[in-house]
Amino acid sequence: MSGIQAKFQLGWPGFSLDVALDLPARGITALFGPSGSGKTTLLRCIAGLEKTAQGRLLVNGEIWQDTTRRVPVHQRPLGYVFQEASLFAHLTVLGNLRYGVKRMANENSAALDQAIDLLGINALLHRLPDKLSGGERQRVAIARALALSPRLLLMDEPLASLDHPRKQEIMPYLQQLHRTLEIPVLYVSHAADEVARLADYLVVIDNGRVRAQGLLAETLTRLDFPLPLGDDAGTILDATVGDVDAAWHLARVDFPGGSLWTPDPALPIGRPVRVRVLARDVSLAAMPPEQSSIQNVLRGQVDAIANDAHPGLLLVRIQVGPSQLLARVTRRAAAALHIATGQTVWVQVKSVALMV
Ligand SMILES: Nc1ncnc2c1ncn2[C@@H]1O[C@H](COP(=O)(O)OP(=O)(O)OP(=O)(O)O)[C@@H](O)[C@H]1O
Repeated sequence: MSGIQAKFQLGWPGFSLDVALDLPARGITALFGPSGSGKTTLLRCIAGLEKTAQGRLLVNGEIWQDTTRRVPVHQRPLGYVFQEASLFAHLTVLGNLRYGVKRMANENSAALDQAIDLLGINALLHRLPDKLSGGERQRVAIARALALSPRLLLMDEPLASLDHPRKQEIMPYLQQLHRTLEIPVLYVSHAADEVARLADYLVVIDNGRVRAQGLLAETLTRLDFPLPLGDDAGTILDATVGDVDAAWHLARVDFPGGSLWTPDPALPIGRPVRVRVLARDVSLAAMPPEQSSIQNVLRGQVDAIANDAHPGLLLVRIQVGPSQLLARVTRRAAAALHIATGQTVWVQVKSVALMV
């Protein structure tokens, strides 16, 4: 059986964890939830660090824990990246990377070289940790975890301690990991933007329980359990660059069911891109708009309607071909347009963000 099957129960005064997860064998699974919801505790259960956790854990068919046995922490082939990179201060970057690898039974220098390339840290190898920026330290910490050829990578808010420019600097490396890694990655985050950029699969945790889990786009547009995302409510579309209008510096991205124009990201035609469309940037019309500054207009069908957090607002899910978008509209506008399930609407998309 491939993927990760995890079932854990654990109880502390004031908090209990009771989860059952079935996660894909490859790609990034985001664990998303408010502070204190149990995300770190869940990672620690998976790593075998929570000795009182009862349950069962299978990683790509291998039993790491069940009622009769528990693989000790040091024998679990996993990498763990924390919020703050804890590097040995007296060792160079290379010394830090080699430290872990040397302790492995089958030292694998190919994995070490690959990790150095993947995180772009070749030029840093002979520096001491105190001569690295926060982003560079974190790249070294990720490379150190990957150098051990793990079969599972756990990342606990790896960007949380970095400022915005440092986050932007490290993001391309994480996206590169996303494209190339063959192993599952569990990535804890508070940040909707990081999740939208990196994740394939989403697990929403609240108060020690799994509230939702599934493919990212499907889970983001669930209205039976709208995610408490506020201004970040929206969806992602997997698209490709379809055309470029050089005169106007625009590019057309094509997704299943439609196309959207966006400022030209200077990417080749045919290149896959992930597009994020926020609900607050989507408005609805009952008729095709004649003149508007909004050039992205799609024909769709209202698929579901739900209350938003504010009593004056609604979230409307619209089916555009096989894809779905969310629109945040006022209750008054929805009443004026007689918005109802099944109705044909024109969806105006004010802006889209390309996650490249
Ligand atoms: N060893 C422990 N003993 C008792 N309670 C604990 C212990 N470790 C964590 N907790 C409590 O368990 C709950 C979940 O903590 P956890 O660190 O897993 O949350 P989290 O979702 O990772 O939070 P954050 O996003 O703030 O890091 C919290 O209420 C925390 O105070």
